[in-house]
Amino acid sequence: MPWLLQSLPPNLSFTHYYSRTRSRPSSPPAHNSITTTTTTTQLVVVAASTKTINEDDYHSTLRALNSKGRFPRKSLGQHYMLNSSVNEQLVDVADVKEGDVVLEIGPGTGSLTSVLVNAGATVLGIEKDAHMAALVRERFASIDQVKVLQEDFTKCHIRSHLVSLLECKKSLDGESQHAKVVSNIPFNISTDVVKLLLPMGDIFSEVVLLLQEETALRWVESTLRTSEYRPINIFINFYSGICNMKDHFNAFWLINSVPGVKVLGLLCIGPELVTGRDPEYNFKVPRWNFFPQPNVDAAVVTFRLKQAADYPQVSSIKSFFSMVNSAFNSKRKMLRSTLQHICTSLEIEVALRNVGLPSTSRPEELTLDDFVRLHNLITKV
Ligand SMILES: C[S@@+](CC[C@H](N)C(=O)[O-])C[C@H]1O[C@@H](n2cnc3c(N)ncnc32)[C@H](O)[C@@H]1O
Repeated sequence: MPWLLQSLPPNLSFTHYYSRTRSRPSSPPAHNSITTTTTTTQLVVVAASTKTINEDDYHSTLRALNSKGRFPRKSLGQHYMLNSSVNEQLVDVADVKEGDVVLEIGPGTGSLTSVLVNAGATVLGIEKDAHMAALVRERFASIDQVKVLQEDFTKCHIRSHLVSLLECKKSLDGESQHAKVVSNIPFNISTDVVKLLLPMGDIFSEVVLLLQEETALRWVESTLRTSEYRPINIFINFYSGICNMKDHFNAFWLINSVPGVKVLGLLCIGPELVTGRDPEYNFKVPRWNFFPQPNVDAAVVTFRLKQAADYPQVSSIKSFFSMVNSAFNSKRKMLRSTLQHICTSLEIEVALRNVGLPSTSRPEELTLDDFVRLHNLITKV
């Protein structure tokens, strides 16, 4: 039974849709052929030009799912990556090297896991779906570098899992290191994932995620006075975005000091403040790279995590974010009215003027830095 293939719409290289009936696909389709079925079909696939998707990637994904009698579950955001070159780019963006420890949320069939392992990483996979966890465990059974836990990432004790893995690596290699996160996550847990991971700069150096493109743009591009500017932007900028002090050697020159003797001169301009653009939008991943195809495109974003010493100086992080959330709860209202549970509106006006802002400011007019200064002034009152 049950793969029903239809001819490819001219503008699509790969697409699919779910039918309303309930049974499972048992064998993968051959590209560009038409198979019909007499039984009811859960999954209807419209396939497939090989212009953009490698046939092996496509078939191996379907084979893996069929081996467990699985069909993708929407509730788990199961849109599997069909394009191994996207997985390779993800791993490149994270600069995964021999000996790195990588957390992968939702390994699914293990296609990204395999690229991570080939790059020399030790991978901890956290997979919620018991069948997919079993599948990926079997796939990498002979490889010590891969450990898979069947857990819901949003509920698991990720810190303790990682700390013990990093300690174990340290006792073997004698070196302490930070782990990285490289994952194609279900779009519906993106905010939870970012909120959990970004404050863990003591464990992770960078987090590279495949996100819904719209979310990626909102988190990367949002600016003051736009409707996309939210507490999550303040949160992301609080915990990620690294400033490096680097010595920069900017010019060489040759001096003819003594006739016939050339001296190589070096002009040292540094140290210089180099600020990486964070979070960084790396590249777009069109929807047809996934199986089943989602209704939206995706994009890869990198977050470089700060160490606690580099966080903005606030007296209490908890009270800082509670203030930011209160400010945005009534986005259209002025701060002098929304923050009155902290101090009087007169005190808020004075604090805003001290920060260099009008006393009538609304939350979307404040940068992270402004919020930090405002917080420190009004919580001192
Ligand atoms: C978008 S798919 C990606 C699968 C695979 N990494 C790939 O690139 O093909 C998301 C994966 O996350 C798993 N998943 C969904 N919710 C999860 C959660 N809360 N915790 C851990 N894994 C989850 C799904 O079962 C699925 O395997």
